[in-house]
Amino acid sequence: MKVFVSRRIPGEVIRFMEQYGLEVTCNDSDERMQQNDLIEACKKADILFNVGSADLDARFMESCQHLKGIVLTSVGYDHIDLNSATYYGIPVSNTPDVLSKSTADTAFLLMLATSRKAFYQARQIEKGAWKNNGFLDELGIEINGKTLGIYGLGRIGLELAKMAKDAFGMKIIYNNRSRNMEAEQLLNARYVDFGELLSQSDVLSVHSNLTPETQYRFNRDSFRKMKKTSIFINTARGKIHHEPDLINALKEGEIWGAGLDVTDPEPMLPDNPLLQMSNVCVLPHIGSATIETRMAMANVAAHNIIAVFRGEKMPQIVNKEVYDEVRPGKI
Ligand SMILES: NC(=O)c1ccc[n+]([C@@H]2O[C@H](COP(=O)([O-])OP(=O)(O)OC[C@H]3O[C@@H](n4cnc5c(N)ncnc54)[C@H](O)[C@@H]3O)[C@@H](O)[C@H]2O)c1
Repeated sequence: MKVFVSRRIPGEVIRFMEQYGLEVTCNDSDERMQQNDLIEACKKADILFNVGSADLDARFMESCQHLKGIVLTSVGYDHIDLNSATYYGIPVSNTPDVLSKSTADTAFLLMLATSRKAFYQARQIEKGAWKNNGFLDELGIEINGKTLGIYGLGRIGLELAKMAKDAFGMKIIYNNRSRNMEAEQLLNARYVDFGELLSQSDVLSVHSNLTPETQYRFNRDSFRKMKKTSIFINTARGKIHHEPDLINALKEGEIWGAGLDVTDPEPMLPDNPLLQMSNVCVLPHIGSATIETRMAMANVAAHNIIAVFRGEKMPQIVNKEVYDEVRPGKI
């Protein structure tokens, strides 16, 4: 069985798959592949190891309907046309859990960095403008003991809540599709409706999936309902906030600052006004980019590939219906 890997991965992960008799071909570049090139490369493959998780739409699924599996190296799958994959009988897997801690760390890093204007201060030093501020100019704010609001308290949100409570004694409020009893019992987290999440959070961190319901959930209206002293953090997906509205909210002082690991579009354009603001910290979608986590993600993906090779169900399947006897579109 032939596996095509869309971006460079560690040699040991390739060797691990080869041990099972899989024939692995790897794109040599570290750049994300364009869809046409990916379709071409997949013509000779049975399984796509979609590293860096390029967007895969209905056209891709139709062109590559011979694939026996697509393994993603991300937990989010909003960029994959799952209905089409299911229609053509292609199982798709993701990499949940193993990246929760490192992504929560990234949210925490952005929370602290934004609250102290750390990226801006570092940029000033690089420009030769070393200045430690007096009583008025470019001061930060403290997050100790303040209220952290979490939108989407799933795996990553819970990790962040634990850290914020342990390290900074933050009070946790959250809004989620359902109550998270673990967080309520462990952390005294309080479930609130969306309006209260906006009005009560000192730091509001987004950890929901991107869905039609969550797209642009944070927009002009929501930013207006937030505290003027609040910090908005998004490490989930750039389209969950409306970026022009976020820029306005920061310019108008409707919120105090923002920390983003995800933007809309990605990559962020270099002339984006957010990059000039002292109260904004932006990272290039590196939530899970640690040696340990990337290795763990590659291993999870490799195990899903081996499951396909053995004719077993993928352990981290996201379109379970693909294994149903009668699946959507194939009645
Ligand atoms: N920045 C990065 O590199 C990076 C890394 C990993 C994950 N992510 C993103 O983080 C997201 C969360 O990952 P996770 O593993 O915690 O997922 P998860 O499924 O465990 O948690 C998502 C939570 O969002 C909630 N949710 C969904 N729709 C909602 C809505 N309309 N209102 C309120 N809550 C809603 C769900 O109930 C769930 O509890 C992923 O979907 C992915 O997009 C980003």
